[in-house]
Amino acid sequence: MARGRFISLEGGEGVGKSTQVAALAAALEGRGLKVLVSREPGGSPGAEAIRKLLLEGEEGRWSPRAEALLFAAARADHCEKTIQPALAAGTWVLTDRFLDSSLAYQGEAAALGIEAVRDLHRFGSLDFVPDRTLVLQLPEAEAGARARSRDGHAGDRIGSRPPSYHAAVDAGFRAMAAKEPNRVKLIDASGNPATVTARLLYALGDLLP
Ligand SMILES: Nc1ncnc2c1ncn2[C@@H]1O[C@H](COP(=O)(O)OP(=O)(O)OP(=O)(O)O)[C@@H](O)[C@H]1O
Ligand SMILES: Cc1cn([C@H]2C[C@H](O)[C@@H](COP(=O)(O)O)O2)c(=O)[nH]c1=O
Repeated sequence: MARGRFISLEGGEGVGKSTQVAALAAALEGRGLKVLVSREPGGSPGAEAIRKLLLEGEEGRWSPRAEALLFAAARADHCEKTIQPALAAGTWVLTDRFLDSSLAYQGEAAALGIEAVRDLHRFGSLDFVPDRTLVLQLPEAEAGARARSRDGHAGDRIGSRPPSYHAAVDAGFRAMAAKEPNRVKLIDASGNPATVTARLLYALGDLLP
């Protein structure tokens, strides 16, 4: 049996990742593939427990280093318990966020450094990376309007950080795409959902059976 493919969707707050993970899963299933949808932080019982620790409570609840370690611990559990068994069974795994979120949010925006965060990933998850990472890109004003239409003004502990933090996150994602152009593709997330899904499928063209 052929191993499944591992695809991550990434991007800033409200760009449409959750919407597109669901749409892409439906499109891939329509092509006869078995697909598992997951998310980070989360995706396994242990990692979902860590998600609550990370996203709830006061902004100063965790230092930047403690926060990066918690994301890395959640990811290690997600990889071992959920992603790797599914891939081995021939299932494609689509995850709403993965390593590149830590590189952009903790490595770049929280200034811990890309290499420090990558070191945590080497230790926690043996440097396991997606076959393809699709980064949804949308002007900040449009993404903010989409997020507000969904949440009002109630963002989570990290989503509520200032615009300068989220601008640095965006720069971090762009840096990842420049550094690893075969794995990380920037995708225009403007337009209606079906148009965006078509762009994602195009960017997966070489991986599809
Ligand atoms: N292409 C689109 N055009 C217009 N609205 C959209 C589009 N895609 C998603 N939305 C809407 O924008 C809002 C945010 O979308 P979604 O939850 O998928 O984003 P997200 O990137 O997963 O957000 P977050 O990172 O904050 O969890 C939702 O209300 C969704 O219905
Ligand atoms: C995986 C991951 C996530 N984050 C941040 C990004 C968001 O603000 C939240 C997750 O919320 P979502 O609505 O599920 O997108 O967590 C992060 O800072 N670092 C990470 O590695």
